[in-house]
Amino acid sequence: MTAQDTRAEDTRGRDGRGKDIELRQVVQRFHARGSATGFLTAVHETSFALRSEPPQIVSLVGQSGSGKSTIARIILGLQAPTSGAVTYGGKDISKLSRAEYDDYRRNVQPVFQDPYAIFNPVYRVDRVLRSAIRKFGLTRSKERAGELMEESLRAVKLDPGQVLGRYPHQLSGGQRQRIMLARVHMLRPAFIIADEPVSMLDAQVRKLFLDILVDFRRDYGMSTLFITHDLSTVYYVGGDVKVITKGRVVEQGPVSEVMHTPKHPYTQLLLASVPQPDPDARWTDRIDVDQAEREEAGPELPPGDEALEARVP
Ligand SMILES: Nc1ncnc2c1ncn2[C@@H]1O[C@H](COP(=O)(O)OP(=O)(O)OP(=O)(O)O)[C@@H](O)[C@H]1O
Repeated sequence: MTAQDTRAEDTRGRDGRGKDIELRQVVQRFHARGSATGFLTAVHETSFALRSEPPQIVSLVGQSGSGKSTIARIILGLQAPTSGAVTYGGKDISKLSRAEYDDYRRNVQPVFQDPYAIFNPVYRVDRVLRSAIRKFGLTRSKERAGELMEESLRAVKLDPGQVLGRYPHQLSGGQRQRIMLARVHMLRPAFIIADEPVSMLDAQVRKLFLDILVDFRRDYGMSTLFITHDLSTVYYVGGDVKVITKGRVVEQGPVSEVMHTPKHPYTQLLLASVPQPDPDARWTDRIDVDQAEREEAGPELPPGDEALEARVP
């Protein structure tokens, strides 16, 4: 191992700490045919911070179409907001220097819902790990790269002998998703942006995955933005939660508080829609978001909401 390799490895888990991600008045509009205004506001003037110290898990929960993935894409720099900004260490991410942007890319790692889309089906899964080592300059030693890969696979409870050398279709969804976590483990970013990471996994693998996220926070100080529509997983990971509907965060706070004493009618309806194990208890059929919001805010909706209005049941 060269001195340079040692430096690259040594800075893992340290270089992004102390810098926060902040959304400042972020707005995202999309063109929408059929709406009165011609556009749809997917995210309304949203501001919140993700802190790296102390590391935290923040859940963003809301039903389909509420704007969660749009926020994830904006944080990851995959999409520029219509107005407002995302800052990292106080600087607008669209104005970072090359070196600062590299630091951001390294310290803000995504995990998406469908890992299959990330893997190239014609390459062995090893490539996802090897390319991260190369891209972020963890080591130039082939031997050390092998060690890093094995170490990280074990950290996410995968047997290197069983997964290395295989093609994506030869692994289960849970194994593929954990390979993405192994990649995160290798890079030790300050932040994980996890967009519906467990919604395609069965209950047992889901628990395993969530336990790993919690361990990453405790053992390596990684903060996670955990995006989900499923309140039971929010409850499981703990930390803080932000409830989002129609592109607005309507309630936020510690998970236990929001779950036990939900204040916003939308949060109350989300909670009421969690399936009950009691066969005699009825599961709320539909979430009437509009009714909930009328109770909270009166009939007026800000301009630009018509299209969203139209598509929420
Ligand atoms: N590129 C786009 N062009 C037009 N409309 C878009 C685009 N991306 C998202 N939208 C719309 O913005 C709104 C928010 O979408 P988004 O994907 O952020 O929601 P979500 O909460 O992540 O939902 P899901 O959980 O189903 O992915 C939706 O009405 C969606 O149709």
